[in-house]
Order: sequence, then structure tokens, then C-alpha cells
Amino acid sequence: MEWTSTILAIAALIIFFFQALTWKRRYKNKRLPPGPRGLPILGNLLMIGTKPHQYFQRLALQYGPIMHLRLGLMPTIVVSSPEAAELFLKTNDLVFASRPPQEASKYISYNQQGLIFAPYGSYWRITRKMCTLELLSNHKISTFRSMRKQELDLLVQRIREAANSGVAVDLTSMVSSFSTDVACRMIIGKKYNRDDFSEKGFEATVRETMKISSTFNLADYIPQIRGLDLQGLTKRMKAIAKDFDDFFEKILEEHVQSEYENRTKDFVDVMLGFMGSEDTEYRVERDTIKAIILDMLAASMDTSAATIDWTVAELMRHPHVTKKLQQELEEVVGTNRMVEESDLEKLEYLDMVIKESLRLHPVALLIVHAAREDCTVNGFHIPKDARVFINAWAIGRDQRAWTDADKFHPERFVGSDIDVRGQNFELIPFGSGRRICPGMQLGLTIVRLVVAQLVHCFDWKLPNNMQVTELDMTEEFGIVCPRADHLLAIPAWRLNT
Ligand code: HEM
Repeated sequence: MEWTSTILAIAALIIFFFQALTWKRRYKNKRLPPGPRGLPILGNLLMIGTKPHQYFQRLALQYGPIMHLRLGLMPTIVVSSPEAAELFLKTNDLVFASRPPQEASKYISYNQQGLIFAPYGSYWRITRKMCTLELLSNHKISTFRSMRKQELDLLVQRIREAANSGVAVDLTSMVSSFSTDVACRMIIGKKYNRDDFSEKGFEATVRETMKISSTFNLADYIPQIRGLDLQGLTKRMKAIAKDFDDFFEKILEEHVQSEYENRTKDFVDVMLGFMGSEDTEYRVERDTIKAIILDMLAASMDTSAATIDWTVAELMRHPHVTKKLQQELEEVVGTNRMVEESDLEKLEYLDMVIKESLRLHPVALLIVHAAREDCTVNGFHIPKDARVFINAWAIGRDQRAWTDADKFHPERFVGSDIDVRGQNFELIPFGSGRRICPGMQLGLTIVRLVVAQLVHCFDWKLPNNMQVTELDMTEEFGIVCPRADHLLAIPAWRLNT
């Protein structure tokens, strides 16, 4: 034990010495953005706390919208205003179009072979093109329309049963299961079967993966101590990676066996079609397919579910907004039927409600990019390999960009061209530039459809005479950020059917 402490202390001193030397040489005469001083070796890592987005927002008031921090040995830039975000994601998009290497993606995402964590380069470009054109195009999304309807009908039916009994439902869990089922049917062609996965369960494992991926892993920031696995994360990641790999192998095998059956082709079928093929530029290997399946499942399950949850919670806190939305639905849809996907484009107020919800509650709070080369932004030196955190949460609440920034007020979008599609930097819940979310259209369709249906079919009341002002809107920080508490509510059926 004594020996271990001595070796650790010597290692720390050596790292500190070389770090000081390297930084001095590397940044001599360079004007880095302002930021707080950090500790030797750890830099600002210990200051971040459990709500980094809020800490960075407070810090930006002091140091400005482009800040420099040192997390461990890694230079880190935090971007906190719409104008600054535009400089990184539009003006210098190509420089910042990469992702930093991460231990999590090494173990879980087949050595950064997924799309989300892939560094910028030809592999990312080809994989992204394949996903955008072959999996997430408007045409592909519409092929799964009837499946989405079936799943949503099931969700409504379950809630209606609770409404008949006058009991509360756990809306968070129900929407989350709905989202998982829709994602699984679209991507792997069937709902996930409990027996197919390890006893921990599929949803719980995806959630644990997201949790680990968003944990500030010391090994990412002080690579020299990677082997020590001080937080025990590597051990957990290896176990998770094995569970996923066993599961995906089963899925691939099932698809190969049933290749000639008459069934709707899912994402796995499409990718298997490209495996080993010389006729197409998408020549994918088995590990690429497994990494992309995981990306698609992880990226679509929680993002849509958390956005729906935040929106419904805001609607409950603002009954006058709910009433107005229900009026719009009555005018467009009527009270004799449920909402159809084809109604969505006529629902303008719904669109404003969703935008307002995504402004206050972007589920990716910090969008992480990496600098591919040295660059000067706004007169500041941004070093190659710096991690760049775009604080989408702080930008959506920027007092200079938004009046009454902390208020939920969908009417702010009346007569405004501001959209969520990456052109307006005050509202970037899907990011912007080359790495913008390729699943945006699908995500928006699911969120709009489910929110519209829940508000059209039901009136909602909080249980135990709880007041709407008591609804806790605390976030749980993560790679995807849901509300910390589950949303429990009592439904009442409101249609004439
Ligand atoms: C409300 C729903 C969603 C939100 C708010 C959301 C948000 C985001 C954000 C902020 C990014 C990072 C953008 C950047 O780095 O600039 C992203 C990336 C990504 N999203 Fe989404 N997303 C949603 C739904 C989906 C869905 C449904 C899918 C696919 C089925 C998807 C797939 C991806 C992928 C693959 C990436 C990585 C793209 C790349 O690195 O090139 N997302 N998403």
C-alpha cells in the first residue's frame, strides 16, 4: 500500500513537471481565451461539480462567451453565446468538426467506429452519408409511419385504461418504453426481448452507457493514468461492451437467417446489404454495423423521450398554454379522432411549444466537438485537439438573445423565423454545421406526434392535490439530460370516441 502511494506520488510529480514544461513551450506568446486558474495536473476538473452546464454559465458571466479551462491536461474551450457558437460551428465549422477521443467510445463504440464519436475524416463522411441517405431520409422515415402509429395507439390505450380507473400513470416510464420500442422496431426490426439480453436488461444498460459516457473520466483528461482505472469505469465499460456485443451478434445472425423472408426491411438489413460489397462506397464491416446500431438506438431512445417529458411537464406548469394547444388541435383534428402524422404540419402552435421546450431544455446540454488544428477565433488562440463544449443550455437562456429568457412562453415565436434546424445560433438543440444531428427530422416527428396525442386525447392532473408550481424541474446531468424526477399524472379521456 505504502509502495503504491509512493509510486503514485512520484508519477504525479513527473506528470506535473512535464505538463508545466509542455504548456510553457506550447502556449508561449499565444493569447488563450480567459478563464479560471486551475490546480496542477487536475486543472479545473474539481470545480465542475454535478451540473457543469450551470457552472459554465456562471463562469461565462465573469470570463465571457469564449472561455478557456484546463481539464486535467486537456485544453478545453467553453462557448456560451449565439455569436460565439456561430464562430465555431459555422465560420470555422471544418476546424471544429471532430470529436475528442474518449475511453467510453473506445470500449463501447468499437474503437470510435460509431457515427457519434467518430473523428472527422473519410470514415465519418462515408458513414454519415450512409446513415443520412439510407437510414434517416424522409422517405425511410415515412416507411415506418404505420409502425409508429401502432405503438402510439398502444401507449394511448394503456393510458386510457388508467384514465378509466382514475389512477395516476408514470408518464416518464411509459414514454420511455414507447420510445425504446419504436427505436428497436425501426433499427433491429423487433421489440427488444428480455431473454435476448443479459439480466441487467437492455434499457438499463443503454442508460448506464449514457451515464458512463457523460462522466468526466480522469483517463480522458490525464491519459498517463489511464491504466489505473481510478474510477472503475473501464471495468464497467468492458462488461457493458461484452453484453452489447453478444446482443448485436444475435441480432445480426437472426437477420442473416431471415434475409429472404417477406418483412419490412429495418436498419440492420440495409447495413447488412452493404457489408463486404464492392459495388458501393459504403463498404461496412461487422463491427461498423454493431457500432452504428448502438449509436442509432442510444441517440434516438432517450433524446425523444426526454424532450417529450420536458414538454409535457412544462405544459402542466402552464395550463393556459395547454388550453391553447388543445384549441388548435380541436380546430385542426376535431374531437372525434386521434392525431395523425399528416396533421402535424398544420399545427403551428404545437411547433412553437416544442421550440420553446427545446430552447429551455435542450437534451444535449453541452455539445462536444474537438479542434482539428490550431485556429484563431475572435483573436483567441484555440489549440489543436482542444475540446470544445458548446453550452446549448446557456445559449437558449442567454438574456441578450431572449427576452424573459427563463420563462416558458411559446408566443415569443409568433411572427419569428427562428427555427431549431441549425441556422439560428440562439436555438441549437440539434447542434449545427457538419455534425448537426442527422436524426433531427425523425426526432421532431416523434416528439410532435406524441406531445400532440397526449394533449389531444387527455386532460392531465397532478396526483395527491399537488400544485403545478410544485413540479420539480431539476435536470439530471448526462450525455442526454432528462428531468431528475419521473412525471406522475392522472389522465382523463377527452375525445368523443
Ligand atoms: C429530440 C431528439 C433529438 C435531439 C434533441 C438530438 C440532438 C443531437 C445533438 C445536439 C447532436 C450533436 C450535434 C453536434 O455535434 O453539433 C446530435 C448528434 C447525433 N444525433 Fe441526434 N438528437 C435527437 C434525435 C436523434 C435521432 C432520432 C437519431 C437517430 C435515429 C439521432 C442520431 C444522431 C447521430 C447519429 C448524431 C451524431 C452525428 C455526427 O456526429 O455526425 N438523433 N443529436
